[in-house]
Amino acid sequence: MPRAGEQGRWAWIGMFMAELCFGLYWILTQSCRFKVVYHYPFKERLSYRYKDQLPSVDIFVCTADPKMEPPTLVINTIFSVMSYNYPPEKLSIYLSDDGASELTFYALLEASSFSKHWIPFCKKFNIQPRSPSAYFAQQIDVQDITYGLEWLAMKKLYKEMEDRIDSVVEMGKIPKETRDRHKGFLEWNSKVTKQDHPSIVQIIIDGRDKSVMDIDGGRLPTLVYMAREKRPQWSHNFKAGAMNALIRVSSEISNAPFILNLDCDMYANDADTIHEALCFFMDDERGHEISFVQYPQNYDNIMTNDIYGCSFSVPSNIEFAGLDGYGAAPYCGTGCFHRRESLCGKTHSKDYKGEWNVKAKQNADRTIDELEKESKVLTNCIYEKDTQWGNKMGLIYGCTSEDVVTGLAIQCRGWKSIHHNPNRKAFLGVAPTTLDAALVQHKRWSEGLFQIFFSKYCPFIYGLGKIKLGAQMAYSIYLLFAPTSIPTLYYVIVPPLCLLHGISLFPQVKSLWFLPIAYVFVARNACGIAEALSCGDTLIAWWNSQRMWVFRRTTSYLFGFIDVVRWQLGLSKTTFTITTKLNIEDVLKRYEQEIIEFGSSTIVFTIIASLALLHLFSLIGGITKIVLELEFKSLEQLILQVILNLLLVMINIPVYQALFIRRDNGRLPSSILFKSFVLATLACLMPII
Ligand SMILES: O=c1ccn([C@@H]2O[C@H](COP(=O)(O)OP(=O)(O)O[C@H]3O[C@H](CO)[C@@H](O)[C@H](O)[C@H]3O)[C@@H](O)[C@H]2O)c(=O)[nH]1
Ligand SMILES: [Mn+2]
Repeated sequence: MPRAGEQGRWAWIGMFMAELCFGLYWILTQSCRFKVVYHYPFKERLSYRYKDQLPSVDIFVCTADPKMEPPTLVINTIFSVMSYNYPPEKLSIYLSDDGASELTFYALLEASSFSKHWIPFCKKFNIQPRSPSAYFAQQIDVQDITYGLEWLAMKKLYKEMEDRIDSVVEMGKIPKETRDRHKGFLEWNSKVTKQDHPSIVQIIIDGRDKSVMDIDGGRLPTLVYMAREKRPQWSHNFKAGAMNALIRVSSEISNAPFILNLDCDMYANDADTIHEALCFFMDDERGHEISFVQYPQNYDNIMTNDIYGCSFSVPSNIEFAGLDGYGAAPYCGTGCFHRRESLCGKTHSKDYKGEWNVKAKQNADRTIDELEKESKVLTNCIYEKDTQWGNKMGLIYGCTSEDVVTGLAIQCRGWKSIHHNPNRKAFLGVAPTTLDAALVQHKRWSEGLFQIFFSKYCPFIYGLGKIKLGAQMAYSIYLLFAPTSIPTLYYVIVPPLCLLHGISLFPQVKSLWFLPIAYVFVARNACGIAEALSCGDTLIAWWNSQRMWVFRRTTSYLFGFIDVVRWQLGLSKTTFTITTKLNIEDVLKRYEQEIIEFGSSTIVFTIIASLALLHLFSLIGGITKIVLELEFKSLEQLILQVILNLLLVMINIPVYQALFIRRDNGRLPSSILFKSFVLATLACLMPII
């Protein structure tokens, strides 16, 4: 430690604080590695045992914007869940459309017709996956001639439907002849905008009606379209609001005891998942205390080396399984089966037996019109006024990570949850394909999660005595993503600057203190690599994830942190930026080649580029200084800083390429080069105290 008055004393003290933060944070990360639990349900046995006693299941799909979430994507998710291997009369599928778009409604109508062909086809040949676009995208080897013929016919039928939808979406409005075909379009006769419209509920397929059949005479699942009322003066609470409206509408129509919740891009990849999830709820010993079964978020568009670190394989394979060990697997918003009662606010009590076999609502005597009319009332803005919805009932409002806070609240009411990660992935979604989208998504997450830490739901306070200490700690790993940005920023700025000025911050090679720091560095990274490899990542994917951690912590988490502080001071309101699921061809091509997409000139990229240049300048400057002044003694003192700086420069190689070499549209624009050059130079001139 530099003595009082010596240059670099305060820099050293700052480093010490940053390292202290990392150390404490590391302790938190250990909490979910003590009791990792994996489950192996025997799903085939469920039907043997319960035969026709299986409970009904409601499936909720949320969509919010026909541009960012194309209607064909949405209906592919719908097809995949309509064709689950589960008695169709026990399934009800609800689509919530926060975009209130007649295009999405139209696509759903088309889907209801096509499903009459698709469902029997899936079941007849037992195909997987049951999202048509994913299914037709895979190579198949047809030996059976009837299968081959039907495959061709089905593909043609699907393509025709897709073309019809795409052309309507392109036109942006529904042709008159189509509008006349279904009464549902009347809902769009008055002025309907995304932010301002009355409730819309349309039962497109009524599963109670035995005369509605697929082409092979099989029953069909209920299919419902819902767009809750929106008014500019009422806050709609984003996805949480949509989910709560879905809970109420479904309780009116089918009221199944179990609910599967999906984002519109997450198609079901395994046709037997319902059986599997029910095994947990219907287990004789533990079933009655289980509130939800969460499947990890997996994506079908991740490339081998996962450039944006989206696969999150270590958290979903190890950390969440570790939280499961405490009975506190987190709810992640999609791919999750809920018990309706616990989601609606019930507290778990010792004598609760788990009443899953209550007969679901039959509604035999009510017409579709009556059901629609009554459901609409439930989705009006005014309905939730002065109720516990968004607080003690349903999903919790006021936070963009509504999922995590809701899961935590459920666990604090005495329920347990399961994290289940089967070999065949249960759900596959669309991961962001540009750096900007990936960072914006993490900004929303880190912000929402940090809000929870600051609210009354802080796990250490709210969870005190209700969930295990280990679970409280493990939750905090994620809730504290945002503040980790501060020590990280310090660590990537100050040591390089000190190297440039020839100030030593780390122990010398000969010093005994060199050993612990070298040990921590090697051991920490070796563990990280071992965990990543054991979860199926490649070595390059691990390296890419290190880069993404640096990018996220210096940009997304920093902005998340700042916004939570502003929110605490009452200076800002929370917003939910939807992740786009649409891909431009040019961008997609680069994504497939694993080239990072920068492309725009936002402040995020200015920060990334400035830091990268700062690292480059410091490394070059620092080494020049060591060599020119021929002070090899100083090399001994500075070696750790040289290594750290070298690692940072290596991590930033794609940034230099995007600044200086690349010529495609995904490179960093020259305005960014200029700004970051000025900023990095200014930083280098800053005096170190
Ligand atoms: O006002 C809104 C905003 C979003 N959504 C839906 O919410 C889902 C998730 O949105 P997305 O933009 O895809 O965000 P992701 O970051 O991919 O979502 C993850 O993180 C969210 C919390 O930040 C969770 O709600 C999600 O379930 C989880 O998958 C999508 O189906 C949207 O259609 C709505 O229904 N209404
Ligand atoms: Mn998503």
